[in-house]
Amino acid sequence: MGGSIIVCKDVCVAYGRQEVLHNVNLEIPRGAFLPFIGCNGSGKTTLLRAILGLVPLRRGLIETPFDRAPAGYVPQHKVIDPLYPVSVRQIVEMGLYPRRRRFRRLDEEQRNASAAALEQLGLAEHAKKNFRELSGGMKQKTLIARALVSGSEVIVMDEPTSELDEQSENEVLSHLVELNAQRGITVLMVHHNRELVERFTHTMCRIQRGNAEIVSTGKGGGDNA
Ligand SMILES: Nc1ncnc2c1ncn2[C@@H]1O[C@H](COP(=O)(O)OP(=O)(O)OP(=O)(O)O)[C@@H](O)[C@H]1O
Repeated sequence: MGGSIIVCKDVCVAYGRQEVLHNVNLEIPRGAFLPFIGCNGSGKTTLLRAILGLVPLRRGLIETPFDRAPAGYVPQHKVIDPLYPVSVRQIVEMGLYPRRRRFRRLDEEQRNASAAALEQLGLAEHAKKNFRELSGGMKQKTLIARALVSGSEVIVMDEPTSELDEQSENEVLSHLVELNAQRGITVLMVHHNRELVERFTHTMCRIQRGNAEIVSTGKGGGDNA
């Protein structure tokens, strides 16, 4: 795939008779920091889920590296509301599953990675708490920490900061930009606040009228896609 890590070719996705994405052709460069922007209902989440292989394509093809290593996925936190008590630390450690031998205890490196992610997101003191007892913002941070420990080369997030206060949102976005710049991790995320993301990058994936294209706004912080 050359310099591209994900390639969409003539992708069409529909729910029943409603065609949400028509003939999307997209090449996402390796190492991109790429917010998905567009109005409500334009198909941002659908495209993200299609890239993850979570919704079937009516036509077309999406090439990804996820058969070798799954993406670190941060869903909208409402998607996860465990019936059984699961601690914040246990949720974060789930991110290690792809690298962990079944039923084996975590090794020291894995325990350190989990502790570092909890620390980075300011969750260390809440590690033993029950996930379902957390506030919305803390749940989001827990799911971001889970994606960080996964060691994936692509992190995919659906509105990862929608319930964070302004300071936490800036911190989390800065952290993701840093991760992208230092480790070359490709970051894809649906985000509603275009003005805010423009402070971090000037390259975005715009979704409108069923099509998607990578656009440059010509301003902002990053220069990585
Ligand atoms: N599981 C589903 N079944 C049927 N229709 C769906 C489903 N998921 C999404 N849709 C429809 O597909 C369209 C695109 O939805 P999608 O959630 O991808 O948009 P979005 O751009 O992420 O929206 P928002 O900004 O409001 O989160 C909408 O009209 C929505 O109603």
